[in-house]
Amino acid sequence: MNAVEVLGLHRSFPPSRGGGTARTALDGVDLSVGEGEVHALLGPNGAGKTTLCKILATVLVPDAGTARVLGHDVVGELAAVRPLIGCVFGGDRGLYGRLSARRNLHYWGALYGVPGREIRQRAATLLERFGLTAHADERVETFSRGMKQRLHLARGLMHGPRVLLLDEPTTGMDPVAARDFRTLIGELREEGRSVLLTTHDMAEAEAVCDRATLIDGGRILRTATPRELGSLLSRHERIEATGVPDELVERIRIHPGVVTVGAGPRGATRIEVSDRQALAPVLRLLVDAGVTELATSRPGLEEVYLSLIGERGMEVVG
Ligand SMILES: Nc1ncnc2c1ncn2[C@@H]1O[C@H](COP(=O)(O)OP(=O)(O)OP(=O)(O)O)[C@@H](O)[C@H]1O
Repeated sequence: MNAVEVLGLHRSFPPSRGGGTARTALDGVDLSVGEGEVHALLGPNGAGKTTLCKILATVLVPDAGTARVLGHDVVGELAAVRPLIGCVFGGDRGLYGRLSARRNLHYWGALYGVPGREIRQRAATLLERFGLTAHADERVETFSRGMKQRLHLARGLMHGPRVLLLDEPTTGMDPVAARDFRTLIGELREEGRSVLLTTHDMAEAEAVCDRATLIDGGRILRTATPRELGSLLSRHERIEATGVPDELVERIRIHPGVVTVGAGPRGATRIEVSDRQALAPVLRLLVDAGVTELATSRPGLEEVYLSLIGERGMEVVG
């Protein structure tokens, strides 16, 4: 059984009162997240990520198609689905600014029917886990964005859900907190929980996920491991070399197996070769010419994403 199973999901929003046309947020989406899997959903603004999370979180109903969480239908079996999922939607919604962090967690625990004795213990453990113990009894409205985000995560874990839906969970976090977040995702995986995580951050997806799904305009483009996505873009090897003499650039350009030669980052020359066999002779040419700053690599998830989604991917902001 999958943690999440989505088939043919459609959802549109009617035009606003001021006019305009209906917006299709999801246009026949299929997606599965295995038990214990960390799955990233990557896409630019308006791709449909939040709409999908909201349907899985049972707060929005699809127009067509089905969505199941651990085998339970999100529309027909609400009562079964809700305790299984923990949602972190970010922003200010769902946190009570006038209450302390601890009280927010107590409230949420009670709402989810966590036994009274356990509520205090769990809240204290989560506050510690998210580095909020020192501020546990301060009003949440005084918290920074990053602290609120960590409290959101703690809240999402209060009732021990088996499936976590995290919508842009690191938005607003500083880099240290974002790194801790990666550790947290690893821990959740070890605990056997499943995670569906939406993000704009390719490095984050690549670092934490088992598989990533690219979504754009309400349609799924690809689902694959970060590594597979990389090799989809190019089966080529890439060399980046600094200080390559011009005449050597020209010789390399016409060398068998070399596909492209262009500008790389920070003044480097970027050479793409079509297979590993072409790699060694080109590297030898460079080394023989005294080039010492050399790196070989394969394309990362970010390049795949940009190539599939195109320039619009660049508009994405956190
Ligand atoms: N309540 C709503 N009313 C009208 N249109 C909506 C509503 N919610 C979403 N949409 C539209 O549906 C599309 C998908 O939006 P959605 O929020 O799911 O995208 P997203 O991938 O989460 O983007 P972002 O990263 O900006 O949150 C967008 O065109 C959006 O304008």
